[in-house]
Amino acid sequence: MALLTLEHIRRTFTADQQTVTALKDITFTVDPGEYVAIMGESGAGKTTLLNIMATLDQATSGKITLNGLDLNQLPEKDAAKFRRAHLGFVFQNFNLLDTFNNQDNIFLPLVLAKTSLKEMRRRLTPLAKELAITEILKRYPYEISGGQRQRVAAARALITQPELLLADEPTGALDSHNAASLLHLFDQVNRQGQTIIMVTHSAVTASHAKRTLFIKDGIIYHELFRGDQSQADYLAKITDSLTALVAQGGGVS
Ligand SMILES: Nc1ncnc2c1ncn2[C@@H]1O[C@H](COP(=O)(O)OP(=O)(O)OP(=O)(O)O)[C@@H](O)[C@H]1O
Repeated sequence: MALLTLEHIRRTFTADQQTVTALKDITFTVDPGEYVAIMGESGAGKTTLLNIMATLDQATSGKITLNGLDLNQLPEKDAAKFRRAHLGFVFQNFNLLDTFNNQDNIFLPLVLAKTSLKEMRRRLTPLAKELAITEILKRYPYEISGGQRQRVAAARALITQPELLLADEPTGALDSHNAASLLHLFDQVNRQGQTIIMVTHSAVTASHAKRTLFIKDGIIYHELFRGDQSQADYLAKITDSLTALVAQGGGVS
């Protein structure tokens, strides 16, 4: 069974007495263990789509389910608990709290879920080792580098063992070395079965995923599968698709 299904998702916004169609008609499914990148020009609706998948926003119409649960029917009061239980998030700007040390930032979603300290420590030890952050756990987010902050943010997202990891420009604020190490981590957790969906402007970042969806005019305009291709060949295909996407212009109507 698919982990995530989106059927005819539409999202409109009304601002200044004008209606903007951010998403016109989006349909796709994601199976457990998939690694999907979402690309598209600025304003194509990527963040809107991610917010709907993250239960931070609701579609105007259409149906979205995670493990069979209808997310559009999820009452607002249950959404935060649902997110903590099922989803992990990695954002471009890390979203770490400077008033907590790194370890407490990582523990936060588990504290909210009332997990025991023993269990939290049991999960953190191997994760911190894998992410090379063991030495900086007692420091504060403002005392570490951008790459380290992103790894702490990734630990916070992964410690809940989410059914779905959602990432918004996860490498956007990182230099190439730190971006490569974050992508290496994503590759690794995906190999272990973690389902990942990430929005990115970077073709290199997208080339790590197994499948890339291109959004344009509020629909899925094009889709690429990596299959058996090398990462370099796949990257070349993604770049070609992006060039074609931009060349054909157009806008949401
Ligand atoms: N809250 C809102 N109110 C009105 N319009 C909105 C709102 N959120 C998004 N939009 C509009 O919906 C469209 C899609 O926006 P969205 O942020 O999803 O695009 P994006 O692909 O993520 O862009 P970028 O790559 O620049 O972040 C844009 O035209 C945007 O102006």
